Amino acid sequence: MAQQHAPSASMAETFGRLIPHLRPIMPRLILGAFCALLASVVALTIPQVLRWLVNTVLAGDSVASAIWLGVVIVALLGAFEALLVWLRRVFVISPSARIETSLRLNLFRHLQQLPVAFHDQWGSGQLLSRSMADLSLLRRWMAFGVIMLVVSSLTVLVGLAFMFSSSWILALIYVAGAIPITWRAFKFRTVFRDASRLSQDQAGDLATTVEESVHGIRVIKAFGRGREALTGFHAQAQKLRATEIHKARTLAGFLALVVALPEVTLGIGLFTGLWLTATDALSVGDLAAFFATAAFLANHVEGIGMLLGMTLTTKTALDRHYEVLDAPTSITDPEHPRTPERPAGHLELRDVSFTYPDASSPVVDHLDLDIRPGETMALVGGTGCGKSTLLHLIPRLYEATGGSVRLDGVDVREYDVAALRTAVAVAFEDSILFSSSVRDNVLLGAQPAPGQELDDVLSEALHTAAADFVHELPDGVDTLIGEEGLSLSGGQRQRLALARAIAAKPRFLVLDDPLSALDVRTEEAVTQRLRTVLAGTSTLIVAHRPSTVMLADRVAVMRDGRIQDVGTHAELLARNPHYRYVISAGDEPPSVEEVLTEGGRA
Ligand SMILES: Nc1ncnc2c1ncn2[C@@H]1O[C@H](COP(=O)(O)OP(=O)(O)OP(=O)(O)O)[C@@H](O)[C@H]1O
Repeated sequence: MAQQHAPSASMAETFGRLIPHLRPIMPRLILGAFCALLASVVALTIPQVLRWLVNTVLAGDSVASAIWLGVVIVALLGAFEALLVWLRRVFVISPSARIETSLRLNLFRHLQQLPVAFHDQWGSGQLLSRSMADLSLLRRWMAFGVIMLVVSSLTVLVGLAFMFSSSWILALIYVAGAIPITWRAFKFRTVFRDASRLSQDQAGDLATTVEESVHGIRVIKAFGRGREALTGFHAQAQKLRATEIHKARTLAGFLALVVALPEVTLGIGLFTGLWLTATDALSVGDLAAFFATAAFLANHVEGIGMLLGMTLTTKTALDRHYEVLDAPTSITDPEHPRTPERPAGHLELRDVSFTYPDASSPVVDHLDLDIRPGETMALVGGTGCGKSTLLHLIPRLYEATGGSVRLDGVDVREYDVAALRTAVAVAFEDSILFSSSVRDNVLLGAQPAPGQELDDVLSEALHTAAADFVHELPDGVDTLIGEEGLSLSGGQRQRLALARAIAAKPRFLVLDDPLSALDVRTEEAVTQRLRTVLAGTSTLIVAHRPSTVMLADRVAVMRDGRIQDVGTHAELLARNPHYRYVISAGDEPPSVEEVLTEGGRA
């Protein structure tokens, strides 16, 4: 699956977009940062106590009481620091988890609104990793990373002030070590950011592979392709591993400099400090305080390096998040939605065309079709001629790229999208069921008539779709089905999907070959019951078999993206050779040349 990359935004742009989400929790974040900063300042005062203690002891004034006082002060400062660290966690953990949840909700809401064409182009693992792992990274950065980055930077500044107060010469030597680090940080930033982006994208692709192979485990096993699947997965996992190692090496290289340079400058400082002490230019207490402060700062300087890495990883996670969020929801409600004056289920397709975004030629090509109120129209055509695509245009799952789809005289683009999808119910060719009860699956879009109970809608829909088998399931209609529940056969799933469309009681019913997985007897039962249900509902039903066509008042023959002919089954059988061919009911078997020609067209 092609990676979706927006042009890389700057740090300010990416993190700036978080501000509206941060605003409500800002007071708690500031309190958290204040506690963290205070904890660092408290820790920084310990070397100052040390300075006083060393100078007092060396001066020989009331040594015992000075030691006791020093110990008590250091212990109290330590306890206070621990309390502040605990308070920081209390203040920031819950709001950052709240932001993570709210961003996740936003993303999920947006994913629901994005057109089907978007989902055709994105791997499920990419969306999974963007809504899970990337947002967890953000939470950790907000709860810890950003606060500690600010606090560590301020701590280093305050520490430097203390160091300058002890000895400006030693402090200058220490600061000189920061120049190569700053220079190196610029290169590190680009390399690490690119490596982070690559590893997050590769993790998303790996998740897609896991999802696909779990989903298709039966096919993999049945064709004995387990080894190949493993080889493919192994190659992808190795790529990710190599990227992770490259990322870790880049960080380690930078951290080595961040750790080593202050140590080297400290060594030079120690030499200089001892010389200054020996020449009485610096007191022993000042020297001790300087080095205790420098030792304390070493952790923070190293921490800044780590936190810089964390910030860059979070930035790429946020960029990935915004790439999905910025994908346009092209199928939206009009400013002034219209409702039809006489909602009767009259569908008109006028000069309708549709081309898939990544295709060069149209699948639906200047197509015209009229389905009268209450009429059942069968749509018949060779495989791949565009029948399913055409069905998707009615509830605006795909947007027609030309012409107009009108329901009850109103263009579908002028409807409120939710209202349109309530008026049009679809049973797709592949019957998707959710991990939920039979009841919830069937009543997904149920519209009970005034005074009607949902349970009545449920049993009526189940009966019509000949799905009464659900009453034999362990918990009847409350049995959990789908991925986390009971597995159903293809025919059983198809009947539940059909029941779901029937329970929605739409003005216009769209059925994509709804009986293909049923045995002859069940198909007969469903056909009979559907006839009654379809009597008053306008329906467009894709059919491959004469038995399904029997449900229809008229049949439309689709070929090369257009409606080639419309008539009753008998009329078309009599006059249309292509119809005879696709419905497999021709009285003359097609010649080899005809079959080859038709096969080539289809
Ligand atoms: N998401 C997509 N992106 C690009 N092309 C697509 C997409 N879905 C389908 N197509 C192409 O559009 C054409 C029509 O597909 P469609 O599923 O509408 O045919 P169909 O008539 O319903 O076929 P069948 O009877 O086999 O179900 C095919 O050539 C198919 O490859």
